[in-house]
Amino acid sequence: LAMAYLAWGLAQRWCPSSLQVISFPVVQLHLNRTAMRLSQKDFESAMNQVKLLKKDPGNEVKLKLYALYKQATEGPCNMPKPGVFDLINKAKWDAWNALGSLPKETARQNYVDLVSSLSSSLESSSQVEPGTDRKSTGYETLMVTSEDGITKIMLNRPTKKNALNVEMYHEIMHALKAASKDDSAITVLTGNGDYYSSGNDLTNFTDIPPGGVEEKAKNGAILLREFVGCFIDFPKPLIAMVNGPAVGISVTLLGLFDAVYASDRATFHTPFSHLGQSPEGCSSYTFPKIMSPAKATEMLVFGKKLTAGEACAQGLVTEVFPDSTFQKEVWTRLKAFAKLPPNAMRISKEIIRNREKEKLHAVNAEECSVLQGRWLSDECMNAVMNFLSRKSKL
Ligand SMILES: CCCCC/C=C/CC(=O)SCCNC(=O)CCNC(=O)[C@H](O)C(C)(C)COP(=O)(O)OP(=O)(O)OC[C@H]1O[C@@H](n2cnc3c(N)ncnc32)[C@H](O)[C@@H]1OP(=O)(O)O
Repeated sequence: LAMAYLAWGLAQRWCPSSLQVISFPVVQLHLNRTAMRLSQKDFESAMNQVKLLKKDPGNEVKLKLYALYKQATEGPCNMPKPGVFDLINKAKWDAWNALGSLPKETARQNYVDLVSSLSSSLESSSQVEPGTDRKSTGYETLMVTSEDGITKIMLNRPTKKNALNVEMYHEIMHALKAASKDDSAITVLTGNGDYYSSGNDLTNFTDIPPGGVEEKAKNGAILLREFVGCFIDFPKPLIAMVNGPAVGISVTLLGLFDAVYASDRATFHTPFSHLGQSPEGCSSYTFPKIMSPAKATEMLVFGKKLTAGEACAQGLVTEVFPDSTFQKEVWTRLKAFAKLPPNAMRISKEIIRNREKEKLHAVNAEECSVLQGRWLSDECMNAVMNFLSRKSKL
């Protein structure tokens, strides 16, 4: 045990000969829009943060940290490949070499992101409540927990039916990025309270910046594109537990999940025309493929609300459970899934998703650009005003 601690301590100081390794990951990292903005100071502070971790994050994560650190400071792997029997150095070399020509700035950003996800999930600081060492605090609109190989992201504005305000969009993106790098095998999104989510928070439209409604619409489209992009690119199996009614963007995104389990209390409603808006979440592409163009039109154009049974019959939902046994049955199933070899699941998802990724990003960009225009239309503004002045509800 003393040796293990010594090794971990040395690993924190990035001494190449100290890392104890039993397995290694194939690390997949891609260019992050914010990479260029990352300062050397953030990177150094992340290095210091690693030293504060009280728990050993495991060899896989340490290898990732090692590889990112080397890439960020020295660039692509420049060491001769160690011999097959030099297991530790070979694993480290493999991890570093797997980063290929990843730019130094991106490696720095990924290092910082990884440390930040570890800090929130591994009781690194005083943020963590006693007895809940796997609970990630610091979110205003979410509850994020990780146990039994499952990271659960729970929308947590039950009094607002889990409507997605701007803060929640940002927090979901943060939680997904952290989940993509933590040691869980699968990730689950669900809602707290009686709703899964009532979709976009319509008060998002009220806070007008100095540049006016045009600037508001432009910023909204940028945020939406980045948000949906996180779902397109999410690398692990992503499962929705739809605990109650779902509206708008919380429905359209389901086409980007790998499985959707629903309570029989759930309904699925995309009233875009009623709101003077148009489809997002790649649903203009995924829904016709999933359920046929005519059925997709009924939902996306005419705003037909589906029951859980109907959504299942049309392929949007994987399986429906009685509300009384929904939580128990689905969690039992998810815990079994989470025991499957995580790398195999990732790779299988990747091979399915990769064929569609480029198309999905193009659809996302187009949908956001069309919506940017819709948000400035009288039809949309009237619908939002009607809801906010309590004149209408779905
Ligand atoms: C960055 C921008 C990206 C934009 C992406 C675009 C996405 C498109 C969409 O998502 S479209 C869908 C938009 N959603 C709606 O139109 C739903 C509006 N809400 C309702 O119609 C009803 O609230 C309800 C049917 C969901 C629930 O009705 P119920 O009577 O059961 O409950 P209340 O209305 O009393 O709701 C409780 C409080 O919650 C507030 N609330 C609920 N949903 C929203 C919402 N989407 N936006 C803002 N606020 C919402 C509601 O106002 C109540 O608040 P109060 O207690 O302060 O009165």
